Amino acid sequence: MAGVNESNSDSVVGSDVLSLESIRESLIRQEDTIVFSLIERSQFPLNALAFEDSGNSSSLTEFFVREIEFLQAKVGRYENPEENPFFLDNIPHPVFPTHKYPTVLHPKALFVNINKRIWDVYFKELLPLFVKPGDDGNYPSTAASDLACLQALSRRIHYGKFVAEVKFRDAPQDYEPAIRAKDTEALMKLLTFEKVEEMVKKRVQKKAETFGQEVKCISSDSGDESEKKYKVDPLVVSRIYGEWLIPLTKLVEVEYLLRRLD
Ligand SMILES: C=C(O[C@@H]1C=C(C(=O)O)C=C[C@H]1O)C(=O)O
Repeated sequence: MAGVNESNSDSVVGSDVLSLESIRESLIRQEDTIVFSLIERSQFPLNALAFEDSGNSSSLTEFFVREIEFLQAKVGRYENPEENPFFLDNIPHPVFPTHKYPTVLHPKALFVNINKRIWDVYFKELLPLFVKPGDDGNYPSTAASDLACLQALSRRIHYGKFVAEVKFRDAPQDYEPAIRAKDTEALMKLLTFEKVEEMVKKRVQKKAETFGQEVKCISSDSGDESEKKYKVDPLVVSRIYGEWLIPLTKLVEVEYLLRRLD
């Protein structure tokens, strides 16, 4: 994969120098994907029957995600350390020769995976905030939209591993004592930048306003701000970041750091 300066890719994995700045640029780019994926999903109602557990058999959505992940693993998706599967305990080998991704992450901390938590949070807490209640039976399209959201959210949240690696490399003397003491509170304090978080929340609100406004082809009238309609409430997007995505990213950072000296 090309480095961040050589292409439009939002990946940092291939870049020679890993910096907090380049990682943050990637996170900013990923906001576009996330906001768009939420907007796409919001065209369908909740459609809970597609994803609710029906006793011992898996839901349509779970079946769909498992099958797609299996296929994507075969074309090498999970060779990329930015990608983390939801269900694969045994990831099938890629069928084609794969790119050799440079080793950036610490091998013993590389496998942090909180997708189980992300799955539960997404279906139980996030979805009801930005889709209408109800059921239109359109389960296959809904499941495809859910997968797009889940993969975008998971990628963003697990980027915490790269963030943590860079922060550790920049100041090992600060992090090592807290890691050895398994002091999660101290780690959380060290890795938190409140100003950056505030900026992220404001920016995603703006992106949701921009990407999700109803575009009408009417004369030159620029429209009354108060009449603007949005596909997904921009404040909800900001809240999703502030209450879930940022805290989960920081959780991944802490989980990674706790294993960084193993
Ligand atoms: C990801 C980072 O770590 C923390 C998490 C942030 C986020 O999830 O957006 C922002 C700032 C930090 O508090 C970072 O420093 O960029």
